[in-house]
Amino acid sequence: MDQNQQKKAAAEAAVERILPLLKSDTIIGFGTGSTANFFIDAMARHKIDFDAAVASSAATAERLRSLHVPVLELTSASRVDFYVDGADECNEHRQLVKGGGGALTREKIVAAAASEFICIADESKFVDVLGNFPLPIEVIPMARSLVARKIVALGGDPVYREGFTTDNGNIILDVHNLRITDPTALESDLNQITGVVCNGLFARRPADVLLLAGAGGVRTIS
Ligand SMILES: O=C[C@H](O)[C@H](O)[C@H](O)COP(=O)(O)O
Repeated sequence: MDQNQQKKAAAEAAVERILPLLKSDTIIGFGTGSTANFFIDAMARHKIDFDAAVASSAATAERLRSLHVPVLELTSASRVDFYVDGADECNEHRQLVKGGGGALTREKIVAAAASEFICIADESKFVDVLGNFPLPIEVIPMARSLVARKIVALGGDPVYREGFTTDNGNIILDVHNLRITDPTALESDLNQITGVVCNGLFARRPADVLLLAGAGGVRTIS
């Protein structure tokens, strides 16, 4: 299986996992990125019936609407039963690095609201220690230099994501060369920097279930 086939297999495994649990009033949160798109397409292909979707980005909302899936604003959703999303990196503790597509803040909000967060990934995303993938940090534009200096002091190497604006109107700094030995502590430390909106570490609220697709099939880590 190549990487795309693995992403598709993980997405299909998520469909199989939630299918028996779906009710007519189920609300599903949909993530952002190529793996999440395979999940959206699989849900549409199987014509699976549920109440409504909550989207973690404008791009995902548009894809869902194009497939005639009703999309709710999170403010109008009484709850989110399942949230299914990909990751840029994951470890055996189901802690993640996310935000390669710049959607980290809304993804973290929907994940926080969800009763069950299912992460779907191909095996190239699985690491012993998080941090090979540059850690995305969403920053209020006027705080860009201030935040960059604070990150350098923490040992990171921030790179401004040229020409990119988040759905919230902010910028992204991608932080290289961080060896993340304590993801929970670093997630909190980064949140303390004035001007940081959100960072791409999902450690304080890890995924509940990781569906990891590899050559031999899909492994469930929960
Ligand atoms: O902002 C983007 C998200 O965090 C994605 O879930 C992440 O970048 C993984 O994307 P992909 O499934 O395309 O590898």
